[in-house]
Amino acid sequence: MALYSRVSGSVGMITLQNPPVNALSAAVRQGIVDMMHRALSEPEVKSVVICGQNGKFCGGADIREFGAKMTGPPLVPMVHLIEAASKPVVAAIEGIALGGGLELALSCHYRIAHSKATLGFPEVALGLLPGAGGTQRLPRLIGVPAALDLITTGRHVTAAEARQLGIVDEVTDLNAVDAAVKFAQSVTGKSLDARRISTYPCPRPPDLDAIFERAMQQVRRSARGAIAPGTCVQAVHAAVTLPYAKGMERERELFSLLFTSGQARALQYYFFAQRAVSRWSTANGARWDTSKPRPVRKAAVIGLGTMGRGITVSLAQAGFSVVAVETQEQQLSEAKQAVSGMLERGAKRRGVPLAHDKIKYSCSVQAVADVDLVIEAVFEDMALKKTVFQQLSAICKPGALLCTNTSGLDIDELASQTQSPELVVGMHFFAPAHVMQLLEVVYGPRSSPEVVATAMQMGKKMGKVSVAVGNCRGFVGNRMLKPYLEQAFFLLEEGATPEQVDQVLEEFGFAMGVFKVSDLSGLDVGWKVRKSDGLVSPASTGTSARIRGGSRYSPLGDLLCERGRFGQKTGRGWFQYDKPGGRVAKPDPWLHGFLEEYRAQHGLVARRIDHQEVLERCLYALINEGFQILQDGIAAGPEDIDVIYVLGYGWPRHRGGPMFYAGQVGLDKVVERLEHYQQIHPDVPGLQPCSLLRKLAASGNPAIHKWREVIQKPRSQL
Ligand SMILES: CC(C)(COP(=O)(O)OP(=O)(O)OC[C@H]1O[C@@H](n2cnc3c(N)ncnc32)[C@H](O)[C@@H]1OP(=O)(O)O)[C@@H](O)C(=O)NCCC(=O)NCCSC(=O)/C=C/CCCCCCCCCCCCC(=O)O
Repeated sequence: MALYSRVSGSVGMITLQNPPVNALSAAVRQGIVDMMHRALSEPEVKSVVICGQNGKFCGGADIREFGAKMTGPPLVPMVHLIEAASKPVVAAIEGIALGGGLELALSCHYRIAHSKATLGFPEVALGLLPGAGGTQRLPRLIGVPAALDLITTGRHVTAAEARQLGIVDEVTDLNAVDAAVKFAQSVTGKSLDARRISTYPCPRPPDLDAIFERAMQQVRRSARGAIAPGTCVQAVHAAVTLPYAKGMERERELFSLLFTSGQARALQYYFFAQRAVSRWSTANGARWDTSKPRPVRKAAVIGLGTMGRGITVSLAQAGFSVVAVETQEQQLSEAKQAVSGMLERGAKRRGVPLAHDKIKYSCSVQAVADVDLVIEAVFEDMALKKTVFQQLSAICKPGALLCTNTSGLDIDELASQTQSPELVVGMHFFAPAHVMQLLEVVYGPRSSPEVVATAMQMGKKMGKVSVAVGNCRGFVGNRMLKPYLEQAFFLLEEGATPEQVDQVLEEFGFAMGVFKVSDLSGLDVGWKVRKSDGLVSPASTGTSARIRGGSRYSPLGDLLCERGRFGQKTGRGWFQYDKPGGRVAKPDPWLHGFLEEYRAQHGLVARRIDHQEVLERCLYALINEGFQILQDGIAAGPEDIDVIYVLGYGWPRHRGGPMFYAGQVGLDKVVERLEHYQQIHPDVPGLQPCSLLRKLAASGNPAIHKWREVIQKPRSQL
């Protein structure tokens, strides 16, 4: 709702009240309309200030209302009422003015912002455009290029930048509401003719066509199939080519197109999913709201390879004191240099002070004796990690958390090496650890709830999105990667090429297809794991070469590794590169010949494989594993899996995540297609729909927010 009060006798004050961000719900919109009428009708009131409660102007339209039938006064007439007012209306912008909140401010005649406020049009990230006049007013106010930048990227600007751009009239370090009241008094009685942005002509720079052409190219390059950015460009184009009223009609038409799209639904689902994962729960009943994190001031990182360096930087930038340990002098000094460089670049980019003095380097693991939390980041080798955990258990002070950055090894086995297994938890960072936003917090059966809470909170302090997951091989992300990769290998055996598979996945929206990713991360990584699992057979011919444990196995990756083709680092992998370390993947005729030879050797006849089969086999096998993970209680809900896949594995955000995508395709359809492929390839693993997927499909494709009810039922009946 909105509160009305009178300040200093002549200023009517409208205060938006809808915690936590004063979103423009139906009640708030109704309140604004009613209070505007009241302020305009009271003769003593000479000017109006609009502000938000609790230091937040407005976070925009209430996204929670988007799924339901719209009630209350619409936004567009509301902003027109404000702009058309006969008394000056001043927006007092504290905290945030985002989306519809900024549109509300632009309909006011003046805008006063606090210096710490941020402003922006983030609608594009929700699959929308600023649909309450934002695309028509902003270019009129700040020009086409700047408006295109803000609207198509959704980036937030500081109050200082907003002032520079001309979005706000004044910036204050003092109380912005008081400043707005004073300002409102000072403009009482002045003509408002020049203050109504909708009446401004839209600037037409001479190179207008080139500007729009460039903007379109830019969004096509970065949007990877997302429709909102290009539609935003079209809406701004209407501001230049049409009179305001017609431009508004066009904005409405384009907004409706986006609003009803699957992409908008996916992006809005993802917005809430990313927040839902902080309300974590574990399979044994620990929960975010009943588990108190422990205080952590000093942390340590053991092992300063690529991951350890990134983790050290993340910790230091978040303000933790860090002890960084690498046992070899030479490697320690190299790591120190690399970490310093990363900190310097980070400080420059983010305009924050350097955090060098937060880090102490040491060659001795004894240096971690007084820390509150250790993150082990040594090589992915169970024997080595076990030794480290035995040492840590003996050295660390009582109560210190012992965390591992393993990407898939058994947390419980590591915990069993220590005297306090309840203090052990996985903190699986993604490379580069100081850049990637995702953190999988892996709890074992013995991890204490407080330890999980502490690791989750540490992630948040480092600016990560932390997702709590159970302990199993590969946890959530890497476990789902396995069937996805396997299907891609089988498709090559059956007649596809790496470039064909990658093209299909990239058209779907992945930044890189599965084979390019494999080349980037190194084929030897998976080879090492398969070797330690006893899957890599020395004899690579005969029928046994393609069978493991009674199931179909593709040794293609192993064969490439045997030939020294480890991907980008060796200049050859599934693709060829101009040099070792090269980045540009080119199809490799050698590989095509090799695949032909391989098929001939194993009596396989290449067939034409279409786009649909590539997509369905790769994605549905991955999705099926996601359902198995839910069934096993490794992830608490589909949101956890979706956030992991979007933030850690490049799943296109506008498709919501693999579980959301499955729901959009239709779970019955996913089951039907998996069964279809399973019938054709009965010995290929990963194609048999798991029982939870079947059950949900059979219960009539419930909406994704209802899945938890079905998932939890079997457990409550135990
Ligand atoms: C920066 C933030 C605001 C705050 O960040 P932070 O402090 O970190 O806190 P969070 O954890 O993110 O958030 C705290 C809780 O607040 C919830 N929240 C945040 N913003 C909103 C919101 N806008 N609505 C609802 N709830 C919100 C959040 O979920 C958290 O709660 P919980 O933990 O999930 O419980 C940050 O939150 C942020 O960035 N928020 C998003 C801001 C944003 O994107 N704003 C833009 C919203 S879209 C908009 O404004 C659109 C305007 C145009 C509307 C035009 C209407 C035209 C009507 C025409 C209708 C046509 C229909 C067509 C159909 C047809 O034709 O048929």
